[in-house]
Amino acid sequence: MAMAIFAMATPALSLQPSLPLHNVMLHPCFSTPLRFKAHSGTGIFCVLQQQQQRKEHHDRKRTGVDWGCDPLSLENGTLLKEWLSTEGLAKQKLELERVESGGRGLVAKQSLRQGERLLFVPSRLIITAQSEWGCKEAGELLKEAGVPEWPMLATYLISEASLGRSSHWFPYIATLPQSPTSILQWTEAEVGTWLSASPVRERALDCIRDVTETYKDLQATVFAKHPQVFPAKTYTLEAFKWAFGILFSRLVRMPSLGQLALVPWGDMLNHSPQAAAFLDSDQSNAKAVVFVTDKSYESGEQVFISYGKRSSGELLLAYGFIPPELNPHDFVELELALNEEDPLYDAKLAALREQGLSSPQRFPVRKDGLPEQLIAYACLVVSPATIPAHFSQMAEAATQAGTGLDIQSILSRDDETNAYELILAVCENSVADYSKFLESNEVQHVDVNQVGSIPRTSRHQMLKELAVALCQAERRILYRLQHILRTELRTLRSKSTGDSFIGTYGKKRSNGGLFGLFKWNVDFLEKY
Ligand SMILES: C[S@@+](CC[C@H](N)C(=O)[O-])C[C@H]1O[C@@H](n2cnc3c(N)ncnc32)[C@H](O)[C@@H]1O
Repeated sequence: MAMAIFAMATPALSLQPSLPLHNVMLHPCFSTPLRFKAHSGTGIFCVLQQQQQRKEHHDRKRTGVDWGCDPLSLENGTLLKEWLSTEGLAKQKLELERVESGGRGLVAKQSLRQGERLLFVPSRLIITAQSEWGCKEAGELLKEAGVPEWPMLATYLISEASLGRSSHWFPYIATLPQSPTSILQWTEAEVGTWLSASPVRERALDCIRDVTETYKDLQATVFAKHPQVFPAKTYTLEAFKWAFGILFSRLVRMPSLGQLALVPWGDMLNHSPQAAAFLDSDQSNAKAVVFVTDKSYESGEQVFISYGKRSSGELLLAYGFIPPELNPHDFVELELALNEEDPLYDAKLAALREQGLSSPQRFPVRKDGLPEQLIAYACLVVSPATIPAHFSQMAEAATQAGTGLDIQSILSRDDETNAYELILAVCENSVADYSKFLESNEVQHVDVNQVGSIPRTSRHQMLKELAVALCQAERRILYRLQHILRTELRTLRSKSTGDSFIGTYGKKRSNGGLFGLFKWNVDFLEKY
């Protein structure tokens, strides 16, 4: 689903870190920019199909898109399975049911052992950017325009959905939610209000704007030029957001094919942060999509896969939910910046830029420690060094782990202390922002225990629950970090010799320096 599933199939959307950080496992989001410049093309019409489509949709709801179903509908799922069976889907050991987490999900019809291969959705029943278009002219125009994979697939979905029953994919499209959950369901104002304390806010706004801009580009360069093929009433921004919402929450990149795909039936599997199973093309046969159970299941239990090692923020953006249980893949971004009053500001900024970094710069932090890169960046910020080569070394260490930089040979213990204090101050400010939000009247009594359930009492309530669950998850990491930093600072200060930079240059310190610090076992902090 944007399943990360499948590399589980690698999920399609994620918070893109601005840096390649070794200890943060992130997945490619839009690996190619969403916006693109298309070339003009010629038009052939699909008039008959459009007339039929207009007739079929005439009586449908006029708000939102005309296709898809209620997110809890099981009837369409049953029809989908019947259709897939007639098209060659093997007998299933899984059944579509209403489930507590995720609305609908696949449940074991019998006990399943660990290591069992399931699904076997024939490859010809999956949708990829190479799939045949019901309206061939539309496909040709997009290919001619050089439209990238994501907007190509989004347009494909709209095109097929708008054909109604005459589309080959009708039974599948009928099972897709009419309002797919993802950040695209939120308005920019809602993001601004509810995610104000979290760095995810910027990602969310970027994501909404990217999709909107992509639509505008496509509209100007292709749709508007061929209105008979892409009728304005059908190819609306709303339809485009629906299609992107479907892609965000269901598209998977299958590791062995390296291909993005929608997998009917397979995309009814929900995510668990504890799961390690993922969709992939059958290696032995390569003609079906399968997954291998990573644990045994009793009959009647919901079967989960993993959409990837995704943080709560990433899950919220792509899939529109946050798991209620502790998510081992959570991280939060901390932002550091050079001090503009620093007389060495220009030299430090130049060193950062040489490494493709900037000021400010964000770094993801997980519950088990600080990335070396963040520490190196903090060292650069506080460094009084006068040797420009040291700036370059620190900036390089801020881009990647394991550069072998001996910070202790560059910074005194006092500078090291300053670097910790800087990180602690940033961390404390961030915690204060989260706490202010979480203690505000609007959300202080929100109960997030039901955050994974569908449907919710109201949309307003849903946004509040998601925002609270996200902020709690992110603040939890910062609490740990504060604890670690305060403890270490106490140790550093108690040992402080007041050594000057010159006095300590080149000496090794007994505590192993900054890079040794975060190898601690921090499980005792689980109480947070
Ligand atoms: C690939 S679909 C899975 C099938 C989906 N439940 C359905 O009924 O169509 C992904 C969507 O399922 C929901 N989902 C998946 N895992 C979930 C979970 N653990 N908790 C809550 N919702 C989940 C989210 O709405 C997500 O966008």
